[in-house]
Amino acid sequence: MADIVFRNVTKRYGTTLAVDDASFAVNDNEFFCFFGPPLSGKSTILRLVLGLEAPDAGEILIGGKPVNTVSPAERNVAMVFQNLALFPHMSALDNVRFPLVERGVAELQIKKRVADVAAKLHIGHILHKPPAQLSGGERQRVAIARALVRDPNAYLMDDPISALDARLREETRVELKRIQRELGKTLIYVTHDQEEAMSIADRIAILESGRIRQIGAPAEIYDRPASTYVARLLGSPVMNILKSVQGEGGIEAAEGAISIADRTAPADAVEIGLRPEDIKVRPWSDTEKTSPRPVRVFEVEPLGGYTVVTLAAGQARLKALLRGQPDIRPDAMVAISCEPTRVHYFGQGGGALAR
Ligand SMILES: Nc1ncnc2c1ncn2[C@@H]1O[C@H](COP(=O)(O)OP(=O)(O)OP(=O)(O)O)[C@@H](O)[C@H]1O
Repeated sequence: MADIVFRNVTKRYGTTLAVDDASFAVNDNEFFCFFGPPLSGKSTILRLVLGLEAPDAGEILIGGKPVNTVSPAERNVAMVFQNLALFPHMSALDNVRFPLVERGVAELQIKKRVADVAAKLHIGHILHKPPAQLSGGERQRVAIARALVRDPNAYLMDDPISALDARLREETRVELKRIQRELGKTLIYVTHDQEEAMSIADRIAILESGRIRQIGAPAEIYDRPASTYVARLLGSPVMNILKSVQGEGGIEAAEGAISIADRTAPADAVEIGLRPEDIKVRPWSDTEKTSPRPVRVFEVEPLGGYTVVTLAAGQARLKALLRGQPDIRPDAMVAISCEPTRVHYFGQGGGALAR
């Protein structure tokens, strides 16, 4: 059992609150991701789990046991640092064996463990090669194998693939997800990349300045962000957050370009959130009598399968994500709308409001 629990953990560096009263429970075998902007406390949380730092307040438990005073070695948690670099002068096999040789593990056990990990990562046939003769993807798998060859209680990964190019990153994250499932181990993962966090994790914790703002499954956080802060972090293009007022036909925003007839809308909403994929765009015709007002197409970005349309409603800018390559030109006038059930409401201070 390697569930990892923080109870009201605080860590300060001088006057900086790196981790501020954090409480969470990572389940055994879970792929748990910390996501947040730079300096939000992600790496400090990993160092606290590893035992490289001690909390100023609160309690850390691994497998049900308090570990505040337990040494890093006794915690038996493996850390995979950024970039997963291999030793160039060693074969892939020697690279993978290295952590066990270094720890003086018996040869028979090393052979068994390496064979086991090599089978899971599908690298048995390339182990005799030096890193220079491996493709980028193969090198990644060997590096991951070297990190996984120990048999710790849990793995921690700090932005392990951020230095790779976009294609290799996509491939590797699929590998990592599959490997974690097959190994059946707890994995705590830190990333700067919202798409990576969404695609890889069972659950995500969202951090802001050392505080945990929301914990949940990716889809749950995406569909029900607890605040405008969280809403803006996940999704690309980001959610449109617009000042809203109570109008005759319902909630209005973007200078009257959006009108939401939603009887369940909370009366204290001051902002609404619209995901770009939830905005519908249709050509405006002068004969239309009904509100809302038209908006001008500011820019069109065709991305192949999707098109991002930026809309200008007075000073407000909105982004709509449309399927395919619709016939929409810059400077055209269009009408926009959104299903009431897809609208997010936020109150003063940015907290999400229930309908
Ligand atoms: N050893 C240290 N001494 C002083 N301040 C530190 C130390 N380590 C971290 N901090 C501060 O604690 C806060 C959290 O830093 P941390 O590295 O945990 O954030 P992070 O989210 O991992 O950032 P990044 O994404 O840039 O790696 C920051 O304000 C940072 O400056």
